[in-house]
Amino acid sequence: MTQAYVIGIDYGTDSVRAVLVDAGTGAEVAQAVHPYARWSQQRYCNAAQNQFRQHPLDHLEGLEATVRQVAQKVPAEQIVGLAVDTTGSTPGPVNEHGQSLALTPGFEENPNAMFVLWKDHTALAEAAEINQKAKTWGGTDFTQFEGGIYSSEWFWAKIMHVTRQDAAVAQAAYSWMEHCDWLTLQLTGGELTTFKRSRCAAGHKAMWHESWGGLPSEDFVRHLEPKLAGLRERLFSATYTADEVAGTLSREWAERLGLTTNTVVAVGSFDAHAGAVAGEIEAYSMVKVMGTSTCDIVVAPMDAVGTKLVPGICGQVDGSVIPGMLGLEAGQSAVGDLLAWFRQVIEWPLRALVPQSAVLTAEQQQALRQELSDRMMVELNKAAAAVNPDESAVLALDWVNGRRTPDANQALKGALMNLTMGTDAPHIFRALVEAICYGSRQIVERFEQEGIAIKQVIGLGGVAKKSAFMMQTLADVLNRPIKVAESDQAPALGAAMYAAVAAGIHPDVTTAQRAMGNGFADTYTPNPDRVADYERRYQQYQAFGRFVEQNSQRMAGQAAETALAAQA
Ligand SMILES: Nc1ncnc2c1ncn2[C@@H]1O[C@H](COP(=O)(O)OP(=O)(O)O)[C@@H](O)[C@H]1O
Ligand SMILES: O=C(CO)[C@@H](O)[C@@H](O)COP(=O)(O)O
Repeated sequence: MTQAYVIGIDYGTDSVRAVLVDAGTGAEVAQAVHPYARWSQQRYCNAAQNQFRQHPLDHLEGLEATVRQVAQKVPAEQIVGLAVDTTGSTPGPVNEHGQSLALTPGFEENPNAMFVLWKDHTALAEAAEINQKAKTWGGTDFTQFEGGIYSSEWFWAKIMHVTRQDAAVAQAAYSWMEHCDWLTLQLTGGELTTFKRSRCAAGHKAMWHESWGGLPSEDFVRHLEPKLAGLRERLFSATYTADEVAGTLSREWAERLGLTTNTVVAVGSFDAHAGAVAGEIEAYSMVKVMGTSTCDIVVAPMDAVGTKLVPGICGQVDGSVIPGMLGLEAGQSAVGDLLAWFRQVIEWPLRALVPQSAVLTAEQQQALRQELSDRMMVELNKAAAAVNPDESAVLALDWVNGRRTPDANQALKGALMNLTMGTDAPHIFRALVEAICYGSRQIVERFEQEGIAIKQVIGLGGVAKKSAFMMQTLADVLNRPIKVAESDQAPALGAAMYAAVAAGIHPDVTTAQRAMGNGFADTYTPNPDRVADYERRYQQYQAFGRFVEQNSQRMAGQAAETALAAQA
């Protein structure tokens, strides 16, 4: 057989990465990373309001830069397939040709016309409304395969919110697309009406299910928001798994990327699901894709789960990870992001005071900021690992982006307790890492309580690769060994595996995993001396969580009553 290569393109929160791999063996030939230019300046975002929007030009520029760079390593005709994975739910409004509204005249600078990033929580009220209406409207509860609680991170809540907020966007939006679908449509240049939308995205985030013929009924959608009447027809009814062919590269994109129009483009998927494939997921493994957030992906045989619904997770979908198996997703909204938030907090003097320094030149200021910023995360890991656990009782809740699972409540906030005059930055960092691990344990326990055994845990993603301290703590808290995948770009490798199946190199995803898997780099085993202490602290974390949740609900209720009284 002639040599064949595939490209996996992974759109993360901050950057896009492309990997070129041997389609037979998965050996990496080249990789390229491109941080999003506008996003890195946080344009179109307002963190205080939890508004996080991404401009499609960031994505298209990154596509061209990364793919061109890796593609030049081998002859273009040997690159037989490519696939895109993205974050999600990250939907954006499009016109009747499937073009993002932010790329059409008049909407170029309008955040509502852009992609509403997964971690945008401006749709909290709409998510609450969806949950309330799903349970009371008198028809099918369309949230049932999505853990029974719809999240403000997801498709319909975001569409409702933007539609209510922005009449011009609502009027111009012919349809809406998940980011992974939009990019795949750009690459293939197909028609919106016949385009193959992602099963993974639709099933986990858009309440798509075969049993009710696709998306929630028109009656329900209209009941949610009359302004959405008719949209369902302009969305989609069929969905496709990520091993299927979406099309071939359009002439325009073949030229822009330095490829040929014979290159097969697979159906899009989410980053975590593609990552789980590269992490060699199999029945009853949990793959933890640990980056900005964490997604916990589990697969199980369809007939073993049957009609069982797992409450409080981010959905259970036929074929969302491996076609023919049930894909289940859970996760935490802030993992790397929680640590990044803390870093931001303690770097305040670097941003605010160092530039005013009377003793350092401008060049020295810049060099100092750079040096400390580069070392900060690594040094915090080291210092936190060295903290004597008996010395610090600091306890944290990891909910700075809300709680994704178990039982989504994105309105929740993070918290710290047991601070003393002796508490320093490594103590707090250690408490944040522990909180992430306790949150993870709650998720594992939820699966097991609901009859989905977790037989092994696999970690991958930036945090799993960079923080040995986090991974050891996780092994101790879960009291289970954790294998860490070798690949530094696991979601991109998983997308490449999907592309290889779509291009006909491998017959199915499981065969592609076996042939193209890069294996595992490390295994963290639980330290028996730490397990009992973490067990005790886990109980404290849970009690702290219950306290904060109950009190934040009580305070929100009081605030609502005060607002009503003021209006009266
Ligand atoms: N040494 C480290 N220890 C823990 N977390 C880290 C470290 N270095 C970077 N991170 C976190 O990794 C996250 C990025 O992970 P990555 O998998 O690369 O990104 P993405 O979420 O875009 O897929 C950031 O949130 C950052 O805070
Ligand atoms: O929620 C999903 C997928 O369902 C992720 O796309 C989302 O958490 C973002 O992932 P990253 O943290 O950027 O890796």
